[in-house]
Parts: sequence; C-alpha cells; structure tokens
Amino acid sequence: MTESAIVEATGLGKRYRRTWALRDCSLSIPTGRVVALVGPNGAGKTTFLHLAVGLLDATLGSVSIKGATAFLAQDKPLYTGFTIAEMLKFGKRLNPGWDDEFALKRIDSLQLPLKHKVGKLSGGQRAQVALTLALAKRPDLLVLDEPLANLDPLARHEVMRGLMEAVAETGMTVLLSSHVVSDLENTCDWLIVLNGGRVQVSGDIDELVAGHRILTGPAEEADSVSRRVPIVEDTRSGRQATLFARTEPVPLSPQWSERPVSLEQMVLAYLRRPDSASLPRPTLATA
Ligand SMILES: Nc1ncnc2c1ncn2[C@@H]1O[C@H](COP(=O)(O)OP(=O)(O)OP(=O)(O)O)[C@@H](O)[C@H]1O
Repeated sequence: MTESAIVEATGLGKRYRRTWALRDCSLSIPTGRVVALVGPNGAGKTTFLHLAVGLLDATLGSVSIKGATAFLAQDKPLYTGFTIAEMLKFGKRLNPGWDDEFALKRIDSLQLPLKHKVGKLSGGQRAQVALTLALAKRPDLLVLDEPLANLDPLARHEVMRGLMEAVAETGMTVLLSSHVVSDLENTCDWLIVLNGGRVQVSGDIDELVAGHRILTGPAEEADSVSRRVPIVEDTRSGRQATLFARTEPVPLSPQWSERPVSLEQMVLAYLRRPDSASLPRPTLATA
C-alpha cells in the first residue's frame, strides 16, 4: 500500500557560513504518522524543523508540507506576563481555524486556572499550555522541537499522553525531535535519525526494528557473514564477533546466534557508526 506524504524533502541542505548544518536530505513523511526525529546535539534536527516550517531558507534543495502546520519551538515561547486566558484569546485572534472549545476543555482537564499567569506555572504545566495552543490550531501537521526537554519523567509522560490523545482524536501527523529514544518507544511509529547533518535512517519503526539483528559468533567467520549481509556495527572481542546487521533472519552456521534488537539499540548502533545508513526508504506517492 502506498501512503501519501505530508512532508517531502529533496536534496535539502543548509549551510551557515562554512558549516553544513544539514546536507543532502531527501525523505518523505507519510500522512498520519507520529514521527521521531532523533540525533545527538548539533545533528541538524532544529535546522531541519525550521526549514520544514519555513522559518529558514534552504541553501540547496527543497522541502514542502501539505496542509496546515503548527510549530512548537524548543523554548516554548509564551508571554510570561499573560494569563492562560489571555494566551488563549491571543491564539483565537491570530488563528482562523482556532478551536476555542477544545482549548478551554483541555486547560480545564489539566486543572489549570485560566487566571494563572503563564510565568508562574511549572515547566510541565507550561509545556501543556504551549501544547494546547498548538493543538487548538487544529493543524494537519504538528511539529514540536524537543517538547520533552527539561521536563521530569512524570511530566514527559503526561505531555506524550496528551499528544497521543490528540492524535487518536484527529489523525493529525506529528513530527517531534528528541534526544531520549526511550520516551518515544511506545508512541512514535516512524523514525528519522540525523547525525552530523545527514539522514542516516528514515522509515517505519516496526519494519526497521524487525529488519535488524545482533549476530554473535566466531571472529574468524565474521568477514564471510559480513559479505552476505549489510553490517551497521562490527565489534570484535578476542575470538568473538558481534555484528549489528541490517537483515531479516538469516541462515548461519551453528556456532552463530542471533537475537532481535530494540529501538534504542538500533538508534545507538547507527549513531556510533555515522557512515552506516538504512536508506533508501520505500518510495511514497505524493498524491
Ligand atoms: N544560526 C546559526 N549559525 C551558525 N551555525 C549554526 C546556527 N544554527 C545552527 N548552527 C550549527 O548547525 C549545526 C546543527 O544545529 P542544530 O541546532 O540544527 O542541531 P540540533 O540537532 O537541533 O542540536 P540540539 O540537539 O543541540 O538542539 C550545529 O553544528 C550548529 O552549531
């Protein structure tokens, strides 16, 4: 089945003076997915998101979005002197598609008094207000830059839960960046890994996880295995080799064992090996 793409990047690149923050980025994001954009500090995540939502101009290539977009920036810009009620009024005035009933209901369910000044809220409450403002725009695509940064584990869980409820209710596409893969494990279904300004991985999380294995066996046979299957990471210790392989189950000699990988193990293996990539992805129809 072909899925239609809501975000399409082709040869996208951004250079700041001599530094390429993002290079040669070509990817498609299917409509209705919850997409995790992960990568270490300086990988180019914010640059990619800013290019996608039009806050930055590309040096090379292009990126397009189909539909209405709401963007929640990393620093969750809220006017700290305003009350929550004033922030909602502001949102209503600025956004034609604003859903006031939804916004009021969500603030009420969070047990936040409308008269409260935004500056007096906790980090978690502020994140929830910022998320409410973004959701009330009723976007087709919600883009969030590190929505969980600086939140404690409980607040992180609550923000993700709120987000998933909104996804279930509206079917919108979500694109969110994060450093913490474990926060995304049960919520996201599409993964993009950026590393050093390049896309290393882009695809359906279940398919990616099912398509990788850890193979362990005698070091002297490792080269012959790695000639048969693509290896992301090859670790030798004494006479044993551990190969992080991009492969379906594969017939191996009895001295070899294979085990499945977790999402986090897979992301870490790619990040440790910036030259490995799980590309290209399945081609998406843009219709
Ligand atoms: N305005 C700018 N001027 C110059 N260089 C920049 C600018 N913004 C970003 N960069 C550089 O581009 C690269 C990518 O930065 P970006 O902020 O996109 O990464 P990131 O993955 O979002 O990082 P983090 O996880 O730390 O937020 C980095 O090397 C950064 O130093």
